[in-house]
Amino acid sequence: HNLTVLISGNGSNLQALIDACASGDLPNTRITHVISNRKAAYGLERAQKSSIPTTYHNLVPYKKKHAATAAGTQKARTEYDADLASLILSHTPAPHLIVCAGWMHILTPDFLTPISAAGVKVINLHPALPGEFAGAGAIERAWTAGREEGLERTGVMIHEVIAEVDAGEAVVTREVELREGEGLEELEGRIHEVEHGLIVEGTRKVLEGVGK
Ligand SMILES: N[C@@H]1O[C@H](COP(=O)(O)O)[C@@H](O)[C@H]1O
Repeated sequence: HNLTVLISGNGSNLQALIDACASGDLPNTRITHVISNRKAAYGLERAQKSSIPTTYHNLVPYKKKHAATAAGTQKARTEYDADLASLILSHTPAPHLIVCAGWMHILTPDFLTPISAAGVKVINLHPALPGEFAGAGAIERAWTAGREEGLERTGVMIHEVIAEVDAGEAVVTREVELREGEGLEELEGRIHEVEHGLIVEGTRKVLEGVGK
């Protein structure tokens, strides 16, 4: 199976996938393309160190192109997303699955429609449980709810990507308890540990269903 991985930052979850492909934890699977929307993403270096082709897909030229037009931002995102879909599908070998691993850009139907028409699934890693803390800053919001509202646990999920942010059907989930007096950085560390295992488990589960 071929994976395309979308990233925006450090890439520790991408690294977990790279290591799982190498160890056989993800059997018969290889990452054939890594795409970032941020040039400085360290994840791009991780991919290059593993000889994986990389692409930096920059939104700025799209924004500049449409800056003078009404709804320019919307037009820019529409074109950006449509081009992202075609650069993924025109890459050889084509992917069986797209994994969003710390990808911080909301994917619109301009991306999702051509991708699903090509029969390719898209999954995303999100550091919260289904229906909770959708969007950015999920770990910190759960930490604050633990301190202020007595929330006892948060979690991590791998879910299918639909147009509504962090709302697609969950593939795998894992609860993470909130500990009294724990600092935010400690909680982030524990959540990242869980993420690195769950992204491999979720990817494996979806790939087991691919081609059946
Ligand atoms: N969306 C969130 O961004 C972080 C990315 O980490 P990394 O994989 O780039 O290290 C992860 O915590 C992920 O859940």
